Amino acid sequence: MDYSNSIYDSTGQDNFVSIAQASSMYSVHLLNSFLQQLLTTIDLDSLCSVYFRQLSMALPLAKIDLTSVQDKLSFGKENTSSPVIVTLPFGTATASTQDLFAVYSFIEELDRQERQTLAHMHNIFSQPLQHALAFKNMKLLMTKDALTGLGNRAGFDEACKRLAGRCNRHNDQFALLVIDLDNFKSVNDNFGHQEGDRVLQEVALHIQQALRHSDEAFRFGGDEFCCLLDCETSADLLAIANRLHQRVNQCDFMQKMKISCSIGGAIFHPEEHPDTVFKRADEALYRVKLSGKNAYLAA
Ligand SMILES: Nc1nc2c(ncn2[C@@H]2O[C@H](COP(=O)(O)OP(=O)(O)OP(=O)(O)O)[C@@H](O)[C@H]2O)c(=O)[nH]1
Repeated sequence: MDYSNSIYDSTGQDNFVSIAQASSMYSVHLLNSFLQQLLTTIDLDSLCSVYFRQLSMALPLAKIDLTSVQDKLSFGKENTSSPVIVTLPFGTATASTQDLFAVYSFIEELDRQERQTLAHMHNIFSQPLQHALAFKNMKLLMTKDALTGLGNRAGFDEACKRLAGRCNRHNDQFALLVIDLDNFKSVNDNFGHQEGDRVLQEVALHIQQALRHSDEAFRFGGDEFCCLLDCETSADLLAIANRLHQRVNQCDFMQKMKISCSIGGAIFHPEEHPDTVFKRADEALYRVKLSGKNAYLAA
């Protein structure tokens, strides 16, 4: 059976067609190589969504005998006239893959052979998909700060590059704040390293809570944090910086430990290199430190 005829491209995107072609080869080995190639060229997030979209488009590929597989499948009828949506657990039933589903839409029931075909397709797809997920998790760990759960320096670099690219394409702007605790060393010295860690975690939490959903916070290392903000004017940036400054400084633990924070900010200039906008914000922070700490300055 040539599955490439059964799968069609509803998105009009080339990668969708490629997967359809790969699945038509119907070989684990080929699909694996295909996925490896895919991993090096596209973002993993879009890989998963391509998968789901592609599988959900596999309408004529197989149908399911809903009554006989009801125990294993979760499905729901939106209404009698619309297709039945079936979700099939993907991969082996390990904790990490339990919540993975391929989604199919069917109007009629499947016969036995068609069900087998569908199960077979799942076997083919499950292993590469698990590899892709393992890779995705690993990538996530590499960009996450273990102490605070915020993105780390690598995560920041990646996000900043992505944002700069998007802003250049759409002629938009974004802003960046670099936040550094003042005299943090004294916390470690006076209260111990563990308490120092707790302060960093609390500060991360307060920064995150002070930001909007579209903004992102990172821990750069040590007692330095950084925020990528959806913000275009220096007046808005000043307002956000003041809000953050107040929020962090007014925490009980900050007052108890007699520490504060300094903030430097910069607005991204179109066509500017992502490293340069960070450098400008960091220089502004440096000027705050030189002029007595505990304040905000823009580049
Ligand atoms: N508890 C804890 N301390 C850390 C961690 N990473 C770095 N530090 C400490 O953070 C301190 C940073 O010191 P400095 O860069 O001099 O910062 P500071 O004391 O805030 O000085 P100013 O920035 O000039 O006000 C050092 O004592 C580091 O040992 C961490 O993960 N946990």
